[in-house]
Amino acid sequence: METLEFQAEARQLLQLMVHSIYSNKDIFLRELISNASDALDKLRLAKLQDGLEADTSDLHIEIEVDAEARTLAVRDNGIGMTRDEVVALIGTIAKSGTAELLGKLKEAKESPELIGQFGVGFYSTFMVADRVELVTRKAGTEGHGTRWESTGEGTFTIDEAPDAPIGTTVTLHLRPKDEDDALYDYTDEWKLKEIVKRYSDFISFPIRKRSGEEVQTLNSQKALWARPRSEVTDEEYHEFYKHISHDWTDPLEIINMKAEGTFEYEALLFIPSRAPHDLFQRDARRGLQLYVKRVFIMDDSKELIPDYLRFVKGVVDAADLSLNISREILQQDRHIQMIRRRLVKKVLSTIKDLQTSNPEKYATFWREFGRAVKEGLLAEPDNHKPILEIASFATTEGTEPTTLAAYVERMKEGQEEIYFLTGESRSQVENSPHMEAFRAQGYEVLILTDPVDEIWTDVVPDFDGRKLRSIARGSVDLPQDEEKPEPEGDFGPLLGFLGEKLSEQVKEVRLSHRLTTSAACLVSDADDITPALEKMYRAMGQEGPRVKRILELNPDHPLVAGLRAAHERSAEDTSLRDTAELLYGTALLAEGGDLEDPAKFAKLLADRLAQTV
Ligand SMILES: Nc1ncnc2c1ncn2[C@@H]1O[C@H](COP(=O)(O)OP(=O)(O)OP(=O)(O)O)[C@@H](O)[C@H]1O
Repeated sequence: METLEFQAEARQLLQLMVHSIYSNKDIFLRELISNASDALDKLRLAKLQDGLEADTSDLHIEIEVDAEARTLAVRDNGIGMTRDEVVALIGTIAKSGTAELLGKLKEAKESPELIGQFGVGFYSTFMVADRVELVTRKAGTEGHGTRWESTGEGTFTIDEAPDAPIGTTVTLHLRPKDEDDALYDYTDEWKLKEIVKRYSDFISFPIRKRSGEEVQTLNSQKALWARPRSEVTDEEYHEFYKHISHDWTDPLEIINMKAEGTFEYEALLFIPSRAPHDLFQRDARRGLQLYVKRVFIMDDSKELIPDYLRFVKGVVDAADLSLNISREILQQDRHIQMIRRRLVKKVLSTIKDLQTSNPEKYATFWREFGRAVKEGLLAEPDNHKPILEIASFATTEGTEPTTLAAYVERMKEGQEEIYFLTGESRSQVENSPHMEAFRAQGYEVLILTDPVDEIWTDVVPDFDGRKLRSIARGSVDLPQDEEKPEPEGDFGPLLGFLGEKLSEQVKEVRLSHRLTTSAACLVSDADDITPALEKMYRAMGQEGPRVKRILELNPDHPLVAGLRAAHERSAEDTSLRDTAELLYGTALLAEGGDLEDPAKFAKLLADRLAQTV
């Protein structure tokens, strides 16, 4: 027998379980049954697809209790595990983001449901047991099986189990009943029936309970997606969702689909109510479960749902696919592509309906998943419209996000385009000099601060025929500008002078229509990429030529007016050149940009300040 240590993260998670912070302890059984059901699926598939020799004639899960010894065992005749698999799968947590999540869990004593985001699986047994044994033998292996045992306190033992049958048995040595602590008597028949009915009724294998000679099946095994919606309770849907998603929180929305005709399929999809912690991690699990005529074929079928809707969970049951279908074939299958298009359409239209039927749910949805959904604007040009219709954006009008349709409703008379400004934060965008004239004249501007906003705004030209217009690009002709008087004095020579002095930094210097209080700002040419996008490309290793921008001056500002006068008096004045540099640097800083040579700028500024004290 060997004694081994749990990996550090696993140890911490076990600690949380042993001192159980989660009040709903009943779910340990759901987790065990879920694992057993997965193991049965795996065995069936190994036989079907890889030709493993195994007896799959009576795949089932069995629960056995001994009230006197206070033990509860959950047994399956599924795939089982080798010794090394037991050590690797049960002794460690291989999920990304574990350490980070554990940190959050510790802080959030008040919100134990956070743990649900993580899915503690097997470890949840330590909420109700002070000792857990697992005996397993892998299908298709010769020789003995493996016995694993632990009290959940730092170490576990591993031993040989000579006569273990194929499959896995997990035996819990139950803690004493303590109903004040939501710790029930899990040897009680009614309690077990209630839990199985509530959480695991839809499991497609029989869950049997054995007491002495008597054996009864506790679950109906009915595929939820095949039952009419009116016959299924929300609670049943929710438990099914938790089974397939490993989330512990109820979903936000349930979507049923059924297609008949040449290609039949049924789908049951869920939109979670919270983004998983790994929504933006590339290696996170995604995709839907694929069934063929009620038979589970594979998890995580990415082919069924595009990446930008990766948070959608659920099942697709297609009638006409081969049971042997492989991932490679899936990728090219015409029917699968058709299903995928229909699912996308349905998910997008469901969210659109929420906007009017349940604005609160819609707001939750967008807050949690909006950032991911916007990636769809890059991936699916055909779906620009439906995606933009369900999007909302922060705006200069109030603190609540707005849809584009609502923005268009509010547009001022004469306004043709939808104005937006991208940046790193709301305050940076709101205080940007580009905003000045728009604010002064009461134009609403959308505030876009997600990194993906920089990219999609570059490729999506309009919404419903209204051009999407960055107020930091191109020239601005606000409808009311015509009334503005021409600036006094001739700025031509000054603009020419500055253009020459700053030719390294900018491609043009011109007068501005967008400034009211700042002296200067930088804008991009309508066809050029923005500095933020340039920076992003560079971060991804794509070097391109630096794109020069345009310096715009506010002729009404005393600094600019003074500069014009000084230039008129003496065009040779060397300090004018420094002022030009300062003007450019300040404009760059005001929009949150990075100075190329901060030390030089600081020196110029200090010298200039020294002259004023
Ligand atoms: N009854 C079982 N038969 C075979 N393998 C099992 C069994 N129970 C657990 N395992 C293996 O151990 C792994 C870890 O199980 P655990 O319950 O901790 O997490 P999980 O089911 O992978 O995910 P989650 O934590 O989200 O529930 C499983 O992925 C599976 O490979």
